[in-house]
Parts: sequence; structure tokens; C-alpha cells
Amino acid sequence: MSDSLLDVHIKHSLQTVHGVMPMEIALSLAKEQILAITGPSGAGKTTLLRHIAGLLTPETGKIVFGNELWLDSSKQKSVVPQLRNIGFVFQDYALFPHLTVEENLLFGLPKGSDRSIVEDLLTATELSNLANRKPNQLSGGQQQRVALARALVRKPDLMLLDEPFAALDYDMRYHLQDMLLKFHQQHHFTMIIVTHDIGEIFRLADQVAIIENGKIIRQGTPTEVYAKDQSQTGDFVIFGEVLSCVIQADQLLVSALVENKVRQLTLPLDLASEMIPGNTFTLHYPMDSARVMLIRH
Ligand SMILES: Nc1ncnc2c1ncn2[C@@H]1O[C@H](COP(=O)(O)OP(=O)(O)OP(=O)(O)O)[C@@H](O)[C@H]1O
Repeated sequence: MSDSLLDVHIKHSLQTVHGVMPMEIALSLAKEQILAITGPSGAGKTTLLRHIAGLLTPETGKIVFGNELWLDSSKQKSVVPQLRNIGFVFQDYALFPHLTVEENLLFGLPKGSDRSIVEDLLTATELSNLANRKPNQLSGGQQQRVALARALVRKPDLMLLDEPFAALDYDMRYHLQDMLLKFHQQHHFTMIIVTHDIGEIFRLADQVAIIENGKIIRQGTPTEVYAKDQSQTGDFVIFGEVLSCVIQADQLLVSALVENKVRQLTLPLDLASEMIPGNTFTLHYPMDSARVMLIRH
């Protein structure tokens, strides 16, 4: 018997613009652990979440969650997504535009359940005053709080989050990371989060897996995978060399060589003048702030 809560073994042919790319993933996660999945665009991160959620069926595979068998291709067994008790949060919020905030939450509530959880979640996500608004009357951060609350309404055992905070600015991202950590402590779910942000990985994740070309190429604690140094306060420091840098959604998407590997970093815009290809950098990720700092030598 394995000690893990979630065991995933899948093989699937990804159809990419360059032809077929075989995806082959094996991962295990202990109860209440937080796993961050990261890696370049097109590596298969979203596809992996969709397989775990049951929205896709792999060519071959087995997925076990606790004592439930969710998928076993050798027995042609696949449990439908609605019966997997998963909370899903996407980058683009995916709210129902014609429903109010409260109705969006009520929609996710199983029939006959106690409606008080909706009130509780509206309070916890600081949305009570906005309960009667439609999504298009909300900011990005508010919409993502609705999406988080809606995912929690069913009291999921497993939360899958696909770049949930990528479109938000740094302060809002920090606020929602904090909220997510509080929910994690209260509701005790297990969680997989796809993110490109190393700061987010350090703050949230127990484990990080890097996926490239459909395979996990590296897995470990964030410190094992990224950091050369961890201070006594728990802060992280990484060293790197800039390969490329583009501005997207008021942030810098930096490709850098960190520990001899190419990594993607999301950084605040005010570091733009330093993130020039060829420059080396030292970044400090304080645990008590979302604000990554560049250390000047
Ligand atoms: N159902 C599917 N069957 C086969 N291939 C798929 C399927 N869905 C997506 N793909 C392909 O798999 C590859 C990986 O896509 P995926 O969206 O998982 O990447 P990703 O790592 O999440 O990228 P990004 O960071 O850009 O979101 C893409 O080339 C995509 O076209």
C-alpha cells in the first residue's frame, strides 16, 4: 500500500504543432500536500490537470485518490468529473456571466446541501457586499475570489488551480495567495497549482514538479529544485542570468538560466531595466511579502 493520497500514472499522445508528443506522467501526492506544476508553454501542464479532473481520458493510465479508483484504463473504468469531488480554478475565472456572485456560488452547491456555506465563503473572500453583482461589474481580483469561493462550495478533497493568479498584479496576487493558504489550513484539501511564478511556488508549495515535453524532468521541494540559499527567516535567494524578457499583462516574463537550467520567472515591471539578456541577477523572495527584490552587489 502506498502512503500517498493521489497516485497518477498516465500516457497520452499530445497533438502539438510539431506533431505528436508522447505524454508520460507518474506522480504521487500525500494528503493535504501542495504541489506546484511548472514548465514551458505547451509542456502539458493543463492537460495533466484535465486528466486528473476526468475532463480527458488518457490512452492508458490509472488514477487513484484515497480509496477511490478514478481511472483504470485496463478495466475501461473512468469516474465522471462530477463524482471526483474536485474544485477547479482557471486563470480566466470561468464564471457564469449572467449569474450574480451569489448565484455563481449557489450553482456549485450540491442539491439539498446547507446553503450557509455560501454565506461563509462570501464573508471569507470579502465578497458579501458584492454578492448581487454580475462578474462584469467586478475587478479581476474580485472575479478570481468568486472563482475560488465557487470551487470551495462543494468542500473538495482536491483543488486544481491552473495559473489562477497570473492575470493579477503583484499585491492582489499576494492577497489571494494568502487567502488560498488560509483556506487550505481550514478545509484541509490537497492541491495542485500550475504556476510560472517562482515566488508563488516558494510561498505555497511543498513540492514542485517541472514538466517539459510531456514528462516530469525534475521534482522536489522548492529549495531542492531552485534555491541555492535559504536564510534563517525562510526567505529564498536565487541567482540567474537573463536569457530573454518580455512584458505581458503589466509584468515581466523572464526566461533565465538558474542553476544551469532554463526557468521562467514572472517579475514586477519595475525590474525591467535590470532584466536585460546577458545580465546576471540575485533575487530575494521574502516569505512575508509578495514583493520579490533584486539584490544589487
Ligand atoms: N485533448 C488533447 N489531446 C491531445 N493533445 C492535446 C489535447 N489538449 C491539448 N493538447 C496539446 O498538448 C500540448 C500541451 O498543451 P497544454 O495546454 O497542456 O500545455 P501547457 O503546459 O498547459 O501550456 P501553457 O503554459 O501555455 O498553458 C499542446 O501542444 C496542445 O495542443
